[in-house]
Amino acid sequence: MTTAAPGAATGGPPTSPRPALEVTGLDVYYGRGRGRRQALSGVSLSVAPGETVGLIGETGSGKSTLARTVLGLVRAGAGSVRVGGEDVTRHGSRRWRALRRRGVVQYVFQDPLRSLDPDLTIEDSLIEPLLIQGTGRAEATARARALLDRVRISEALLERLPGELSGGQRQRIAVARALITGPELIILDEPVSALDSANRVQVLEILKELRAGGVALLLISHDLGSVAGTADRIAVLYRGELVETGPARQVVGDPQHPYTRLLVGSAPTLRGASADRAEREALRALLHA
Ligand SMILES: Nc1ncnc2c1ncn2[C@@H]1O[C@H](COP(=O)(O)OP(=O)(O)OP(=O)(O)O)[C@@H](O)[C@H]1O
Repeated sequence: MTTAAPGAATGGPPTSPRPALEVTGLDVYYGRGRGRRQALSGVSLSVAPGETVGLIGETGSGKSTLARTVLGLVRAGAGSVRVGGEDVTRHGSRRWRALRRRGVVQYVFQDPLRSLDPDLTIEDSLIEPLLIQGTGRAEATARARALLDRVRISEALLERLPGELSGGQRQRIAVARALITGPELIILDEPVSALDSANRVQVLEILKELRAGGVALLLISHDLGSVAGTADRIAVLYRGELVETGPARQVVGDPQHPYTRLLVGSAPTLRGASADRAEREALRALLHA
């Protein structure tokens, strides 16, 4: 079993060049026999330490399937998944439990109430992953408090329940909870789509700052406009296949695939790049041909 990259657990700079996530030639199927449907086909994607990759695609394109396969919740039909250098493709539930307990990979949901137990105070929610690892309560509490600045949360909120916070505060706590084990990789599934624009900007700013700590982020969204300014690279998923991957600026400024061109043209926040209506219709016709 490969150990975590030096520095990753402490939030210090990464010293290892190997990817935090490396997906190679991934095929995923749902169902059996005649009902078998392919959800992902030949997907290859890597995320380096300290890098943010935006995974963009419309509903049903396979974004959650990719996330769930990386997290060991869905089996790969072919290809491989390496998390923190460890090949997890054929891990059974026992090895996944051990990996989850080590906190190498964390997941943040669109709805922060799903990441937080409604009956636990914010402090107890934050320290829970550390207590599970066997860290003492005093040290876990100190580590939780040390994280609060990074997610712009005041200590005064620690005694509250999740239901007593705003949606934006809850999502920042969910990010802090994901960070507390010093993960190499955090997968965030539509982390800002349920937030108003002020909270959206704040959460995206916090995610940008995490890069400096060396954590790798896979930022899943249906909305290219909301992640284009945060991601270093963009990967575009269309009908289960990655049709375009590149530096965010290049994908937004010079999209190659018709679907990416449609996404860029339809994003109101990517003004300047916005295609006119006739062009969008022509691209849609091309995609459905
Ligand atoms: N448990 C399942 N059983 C069968 N088919 C599934 C299952 N989960 C997803 N699918 C199918 O796999 C394809 C990809 O779904 P997936 O949920 O990964 O898409 P998505 O891009 O995350 O969509 P959304 O943005 O709506 O969450 C879809 O056709 C979906 O219907």
